[in-house]
Amino acid sequence: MTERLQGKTAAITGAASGIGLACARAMLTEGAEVILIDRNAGALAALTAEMGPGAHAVTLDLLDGAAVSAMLPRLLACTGRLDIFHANAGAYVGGPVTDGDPDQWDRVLTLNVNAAFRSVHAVLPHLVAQKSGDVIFTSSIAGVVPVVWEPIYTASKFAVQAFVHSTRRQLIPHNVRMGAVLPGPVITALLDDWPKAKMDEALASRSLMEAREVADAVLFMLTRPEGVVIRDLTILPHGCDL
Ligand SMILES: NC(=O)c1ccc[n+]([C@@H]2O[C@H](COP(=O)([O-])OP(=O)(O)OC[C@H]3O[C@@H](n4cnc5c(N)ncnc54)[C@H](O)[C@@H]3O)[C@@H](O)[C@H]2O)c1
Ligand SMILES: OC[C@@H](O)[C@@H](O)[C@@H](O)CO
Repeated sequence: MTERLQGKTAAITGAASGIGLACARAMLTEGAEVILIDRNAGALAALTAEMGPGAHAVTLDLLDGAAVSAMLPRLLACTGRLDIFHANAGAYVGGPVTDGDPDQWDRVLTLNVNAAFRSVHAVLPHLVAQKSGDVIFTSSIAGVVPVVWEPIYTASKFAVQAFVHSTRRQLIPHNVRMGAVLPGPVITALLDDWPKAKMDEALASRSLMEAREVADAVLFMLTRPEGVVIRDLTILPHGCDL
């Protein structure tokens, strides 16, 4: 075991499934203590029991703005420190705008954009005060390519990219790094919301990848020398034609 994150504590939102869970496992393997944040209390309890004493659960609904704004003491209560914050949780909506449900759009936009920004706002005072830390966003290839079959999801991830590029620069004097990982399609529960025809096409063209590949990319970002930041890391299945 290389344990490149030994001594650090990482908190990850949406960590009970998919990319967040793969990142939690990867960071734990690298020696970090990991705080899994999710609204799925049952999954968190089972996962932290399986993962051992280095894994901590914080049950939180990211759509509850007051709870997100008040979460920093809950995170610090786990290990007494916070070095890495990964704003990962997100949801998906696709399809023609003409057929869309604006109430569903609101839920996706609120989680992918407002809640992600609020969660970072909640932890930044700690990272700024200690003059070190890493903030990672799980963005998407849809954050840099306007994907025709998912305008609302694309808009949410373009907003994430705008936030990362601008806030990263504000954080330079505070020695806090910020970057985004931008995956193409990953086999997770999120793709349950894809139409069957799209999934069949993706399987046929081998344009799907595993969450552990994204976790490897995130580890690469977190283990760069102190003077280097990976602002954007796009990772695609080789067959992905985007
Ligand atoms: N799967 C993909 O193809 C793909 C590709 C690029 C980017 N992403 C991004 O990766 C991130 C993670 O997605 P995933 O594919 O792992 O999805 P997932 O559905 O497997 O996991 C999402 C997790 O977020 C949690 N969650 C959802 N709403 C929540 C809330 N209100 N409060 C707390 N927790 C909540 C869920 O319980 C779940 O554990 C998202 O930001 C998504 O946009 C996914
Ligand atoms: O559909 C292309 C991407 O948007 C996708 O890989 C992912 O971000 C969620 O579907």
